[in-house]
Amino acid sequence: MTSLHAEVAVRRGAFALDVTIAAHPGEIVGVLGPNGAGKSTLLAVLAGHLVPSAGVVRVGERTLTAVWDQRVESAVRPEHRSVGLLGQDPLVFPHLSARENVAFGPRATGTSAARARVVADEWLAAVGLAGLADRRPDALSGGQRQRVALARALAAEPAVLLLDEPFAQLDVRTAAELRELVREQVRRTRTATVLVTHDVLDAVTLADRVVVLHDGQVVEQGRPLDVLTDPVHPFTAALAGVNLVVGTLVALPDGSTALAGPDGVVVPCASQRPGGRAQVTFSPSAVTIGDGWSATVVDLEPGTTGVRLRTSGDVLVDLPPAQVAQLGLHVGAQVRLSVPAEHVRVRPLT
Ligand SMILES: Nc1ncnc2c1ncn2[C@@H]1O[C@H](COP(=O)(O)OP(=O)(O)OP(=O)(O)O)[C@@H](O)[C@H]1O
Repeated sequence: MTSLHAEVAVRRGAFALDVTIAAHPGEIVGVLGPNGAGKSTLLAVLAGHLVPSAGVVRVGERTLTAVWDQRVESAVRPEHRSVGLLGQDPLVFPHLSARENVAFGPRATGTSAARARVVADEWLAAVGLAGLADRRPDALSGGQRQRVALARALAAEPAVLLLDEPFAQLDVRTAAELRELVREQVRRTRTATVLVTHDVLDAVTLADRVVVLHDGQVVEQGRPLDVLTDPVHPFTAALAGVNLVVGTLVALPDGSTALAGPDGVVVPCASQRPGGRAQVTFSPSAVTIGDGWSATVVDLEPGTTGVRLRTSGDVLVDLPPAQVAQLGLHVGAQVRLSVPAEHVRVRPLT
């Protein structure tokens, strides 16, 4: 039962990563971010595949990586770090049975063949593959192979588990089952876990905490619920399916304050004074159609509750299909939009 603590700086040409991350025993920390944010670079440092420009990686009392003033003081090799990895493609040996694959870790640390077999069978039962121990990977489904890979990673009793989009190749149902299994096993074994993902479902169903990376920097972090209901960064807002508009606080003729955003977007900011800049967030389902600012429909797509419109100013609007039909909405249509003040979260920008 050990914690992970890492402070990592990497310089790769123009790209700079500066991240501090920690995971407690049994905790799953989700790392989210757009392409190129630095997620894989961070994982590579934690796994020991990349020596950072500066920083430290500690697991419990052990220092796995330490680089200061361009001196590498410690760089434990990947196979000696006690760090397990589960990626998109199951890491399994094709020529070994499921049992032999899972027994590999215990065998490598000196466990007898007989004992490693028992441990492997226990793990295969824990991941729901009790009857399939003798099968080779090519006689298993993708989801089953990923279960073998999970059992294999955990049978080695790693201090830290790194998950790199482990459900990305699986169908929706299998992914949901695997998420549940990962959560259960991480909790049971109290393994500190870092989960890199693009998928908001992973964040909300698995992560205890999320860290959002952008351009190599942590732009926000916290409990998934908090981060996704009140996102600070446009990437997180898009992930959460929430509108985020940045603009200037202005006085309206009726004396109230509103945020004036790009493309004529006007959003009420009741509690604010005019002057200065702010950002507002609001749900696409909170936007009403009929009066307010003038916008153009840019595209329409099926939404989770009806039809989702993207409008000029990058504002998303969710409407029931009947309303879309009634109003005859189409790409290029002009609409008037408004958001009731009570649905708007305002964050002044300094
Ligand atoms: N071997 C390398 N040499 C130089 N630069 C690299 C190397 N690998 C990645 N980079 C750069 O480092 C930055 C971060 O890349 P990284 O792969 O860590 O991002 P990511 O968040 O994992 O992206 P994705 O979601 O697309 O996998 C990018 O600008 C990338 O071009």
